[in-house]
Amino acid sequence: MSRAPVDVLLRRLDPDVPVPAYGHPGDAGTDLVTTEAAELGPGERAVLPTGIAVALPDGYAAFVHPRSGLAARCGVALVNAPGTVDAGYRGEIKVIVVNLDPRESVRFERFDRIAQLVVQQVEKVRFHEVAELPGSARAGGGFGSTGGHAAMDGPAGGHEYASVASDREGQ
Ligand SMILES: O=c1ccn([C@H]2C[C@H](O)[C@@H](COP(=O)(O)OP(=O)(O)OP(=O)(O)O)O2)c(=O)[nH]1
Ligand SMILES: [Mg+2]
Repeated sequence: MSRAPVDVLLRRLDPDVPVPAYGHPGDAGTDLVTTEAAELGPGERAVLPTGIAVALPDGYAAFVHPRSGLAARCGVALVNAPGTVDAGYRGEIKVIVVNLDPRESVRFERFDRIAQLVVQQVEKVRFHEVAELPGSARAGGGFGSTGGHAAMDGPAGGHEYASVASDREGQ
């Protein structure tokens, strides 16, 4: 059984901007549009306005995620993915897009969908400083400790480019 939706107050800063809505039942994110047209050359970035502001309930945050279609088709990413919208933030939600395509420009028209907003519950923590942390199976292992990429193993790996080969070999 699905839980009841969480009520979020929303202000439209542009009278014509659509209220974000889920595309399908079960979707995690609601699409965000840009209210300004923009053209980004290869490697260029821009902070685009979405025309909406929200008041999230305490204990929640919203995360600005990329759209996979834009990423796959045009090489558009979010510089700070995922962007974090704090519960206390009342300003306009903005999206920091970057065109990662090395050759092609990308153009956004007003009301093009540029990102998606995922609202989640977030925990508040209290930090307790200690001299030693409890042990664990992973301990300090990370950054490829379970089977690194050839490029991370240095010249002895035989490649000067990033490769996923050594991960594949482990399968
Ligand atoms: O993609 C994003 C990320 C952030 N924000 C807004 C909401 C968020 O609550 C506020 C601050 O974001 P963040 O804490 O990531 O930025 P900061 O550089 O640490 O700014 P600040 O010093 O204001 O916290 O900016 C957006 O509109 N879009
Ligand atoms: Mg901050």
